[in-house]
Order: sequence, then structure tokens, then C-alpha cells
Amino acid sequence: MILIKNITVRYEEKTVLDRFSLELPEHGITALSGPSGCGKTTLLRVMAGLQPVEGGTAVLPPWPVLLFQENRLLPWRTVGQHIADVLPRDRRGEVGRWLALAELEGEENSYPAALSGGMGRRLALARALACGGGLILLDEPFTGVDAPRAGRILERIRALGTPVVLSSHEKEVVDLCDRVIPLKGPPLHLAVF
Ligand SMILES: Nc1ncnc2c1ncn2[C@@H]1O[C@H](COP(=O)(O)OP(=O)(O)OP(=O)(O)O)[C@@H](O)[C@H]1O
Repeated sequence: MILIKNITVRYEEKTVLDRFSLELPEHGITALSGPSGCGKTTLLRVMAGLQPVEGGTAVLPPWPVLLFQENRLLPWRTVGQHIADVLPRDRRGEVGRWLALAELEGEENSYPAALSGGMGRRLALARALACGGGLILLDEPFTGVDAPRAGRILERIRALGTPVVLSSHEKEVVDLCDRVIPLKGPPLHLAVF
């Protein structure tokens, strides 16, 4: 069970989450949808334990991993090194597996400057997934990625068997998810699913 109950998030005068509650099963892919600025990133940060909140409770699987909206790639590390850097020594052999998941085979020795926007996004996604964890949180994971490829990658993520919560503006991506949580413009109201 993934449970968030009565959580409030304020940025100075602005209330983004107002006694917000959400209950999700611990399997499958959940999409957060809604207009820009409605609080999707804020909610993902709450679930990752990165966001200071007022009141309420959260019951979440251990070791959440969050893909940020920005790629945060390192210009001086190759594609393969980005993955190897987050793997423990005894799992270094998995680099190819994570690159294949993100359809980045053959790019292992490329540097970020040589990647297209969508390729950079897929590298950031592969790196986040390689971290492992009990809950996968993805903030706009397929920015710049064509819809057919995004669909293939999302099905591979589903096969990992770890619960996923993602934000997306892309209808093709949202349609592939198991459930959708619509977040309205601020202030947010109670949304239990
Ligand atoms: N650090 C911050 N300081 C002040 N206000 C913030 C901060 N972070 C977010 N906000 C505000 O909180 C609201 C929700 O932002 P958030 O990034 O969660 O929205 P979002 O739904 O993810 O948007 P987008 O789809 O554009 O990524 C916005 O009004 C934004 O201006």
C-alpha cells in the first residue's frame, strides 16, 4: 500500500497541496496528470521524501528512486559510465541490460554532448532505473522521446515489477498506465484512488 494522508505543502504564501490524500496499490504504473504547475513534481518529491510537508502521514515502500525533470548528466562521463557509476561493484555487468532497456545500445562510449535530447532523457531514465529501489518515481520520463519508443520502454519498466508513479503530459504515455490521478490546478483537493 502506498498511502499519503492529509499532507499540506506550501511555498511561502502559495499552497500547492492542501490536506492532500492518495492511496495506491503497491503494483503497476500510476500516472499523475494535470496542467503545468498543478503540483505533479511536488507530489513526486513528497513521495521521494525530498519535500518538507506540514502535517499528515505517508506510508511508502522503502528506497524510492526519483528521476528528476532535468537530466542532470555529467559531461565528462560516458553513457556507460553513467550507468556503472550507480551500480554496486558486483552488478557492474548490468550496464548493457539498462542501456538495452532504454534503447541506447551502441552508445556506451558516447558522451552526453553527442546525444540527442531524447537520448539524453533515456540515459537519465536508465540511470535512475539501474539504482533499483522499492518505488520508481519518474518526472516527465519521456520528454523528447517518440511515442512508439516511449511505449516500448514503459512496458519494459512495467516488467521490472516495481510500483511506478510518473508524471506526463503525453496522452500516449498516460493511456498505457494502469491508473490515472488527475491533479487539478492549485489548490489541490482530496484525490483518493
Ligand atoms: N521551490 C519553489 N518555490 C516556490 N514555488 C514553487 C517551488 N516549486 C514549485 N513551486 C510552485 O508550486 C506549484 C506546483 O509546481 P510543480 O513543479 O509541482 O508543478 P507541476 O505540475 O510538476 O508542473 P509542470 O507540469 O510544469 O512540471 C507551481 O505553482 C510552482 O510555481
